[in-house]
Amino acid sequence: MGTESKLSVAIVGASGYGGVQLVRLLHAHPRIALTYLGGNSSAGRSFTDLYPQLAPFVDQVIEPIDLDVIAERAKVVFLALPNGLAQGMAPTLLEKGCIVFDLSADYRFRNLQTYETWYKSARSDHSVAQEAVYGLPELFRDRIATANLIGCPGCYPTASLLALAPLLKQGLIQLESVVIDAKSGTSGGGRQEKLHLLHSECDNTLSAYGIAHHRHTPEIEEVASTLAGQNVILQFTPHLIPMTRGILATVYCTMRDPGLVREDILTIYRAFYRQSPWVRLLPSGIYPSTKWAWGTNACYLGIELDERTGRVIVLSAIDNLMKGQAGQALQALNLRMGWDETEGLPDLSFYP
Ligand SMILES: NC(=O)C1=CN([C@@H]2O[C@H](COP(=O)(O)OP(=O)(O)OC[C@H]3O[C@@H](n4cnc5c(N)ncnc54)[C@H](OP(=O)(O)O)[C@@H]3O)[C@@H](O)[C@H]2O)C=CC1
Ligand SMILES: CC(=O)N[C@@H](CCC(=O)OP(=O)(O)O)C(=O)O
Repeated sequence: MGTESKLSVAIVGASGYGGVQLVRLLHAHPRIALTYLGGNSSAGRSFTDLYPQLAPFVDQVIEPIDLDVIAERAKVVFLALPNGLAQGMAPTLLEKGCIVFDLSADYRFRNLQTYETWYKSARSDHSVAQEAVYGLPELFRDRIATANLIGCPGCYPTASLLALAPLLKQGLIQLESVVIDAKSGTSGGGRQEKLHLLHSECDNTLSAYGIAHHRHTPEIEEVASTLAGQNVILQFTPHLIPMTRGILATVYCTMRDPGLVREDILTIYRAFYRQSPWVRLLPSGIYPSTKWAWGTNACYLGIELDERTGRVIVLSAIDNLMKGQAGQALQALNLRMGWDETEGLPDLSFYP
């Protein structure tokens, strides 16, 4: 396919972890031409100054963020920026005819009051935010296919919601019983310097954070409530674990019907995800490892039923930078453009 017939795409925040994953994926995508890479403190530097390993493939300079230039050069824009910045850019980009995929939390909430409370900042883009679609393809395929503003989910919500969705949709669990215990690698905190992410601070230790107030709680609750058709309030505890990539979410819920057996639940999951190439359901007695998902867009789900306690336990493993961020955003772009949802996305991890 010649460059002129390819889809022109811009990445804003190309220097960050999400940005570099997108560069890697989009550069190799047969239908896409990368026409703009934007950054803040990195503007003016060559992309391969920051990521020399990509030197044979990417020969572009990171440019200052200029919305006019972006809209002139690109039909599709990925915003991979810290929370709070996309809301100042997306309305203008949409007005100029771009399709916007935001990787931050700005366009993930239907109820903006929830965003304002949890992110402690006021919003002035209410009508634009109402147009946004939650970019989790397995749950909102049809809506993503026609949307111009896609709020891509956070990494913890992706792992948690894929684990929970069939149970919520089929009304199988007691809604007040949901507990999510999740562990993330350090790249989940981004590339910007942070004291607690220094090797000497976080190596050889496992610690929980954000207990009872992590900002992904209301994001998971809002989507879970949509799926269940009633209000869901749940417990979510994230942990930082000393590995670079990966999330393992272990989700516990009490079944409504004590008569169901594990094979019944597996059958329900198989039916729910039958058209979802990125969800890999594991057979009875097999539980996922984050390494299996490493570098891929896959979500591995392992399902167990504890007949003694009446709880179903779902283990969900993803790569936080792939299915939890850049890979998922590309999956959503594939859907939006009517392409195969797997196009340009790595399928198998290099583990071991
Ligand atoms: N890391 C993860 O696992 C996940 C992250 N996310 C979300 O994706 C988004 C990007 O995250 P991630 O890639 O990890 O972040 P990084 O910290 O790695 O990168 C941030 C990017 O934003 C740019 N930036 C920072 N401050 C500004 C500013 N004031 N104005 C303009 N650009 C700025 C940086 O540019 P420069 O370097 O040039 O200063 C850099 O390109 C965030 O909203 C994050 O919450 C979502 C899911 C998973
Ligand atoms: C390990 C680590 O620090 N992880 C991040 C999650 C990153 C993410 O997905 O958050 P957004 O909603 O901001 O996009 C955190 O807990 O803040």
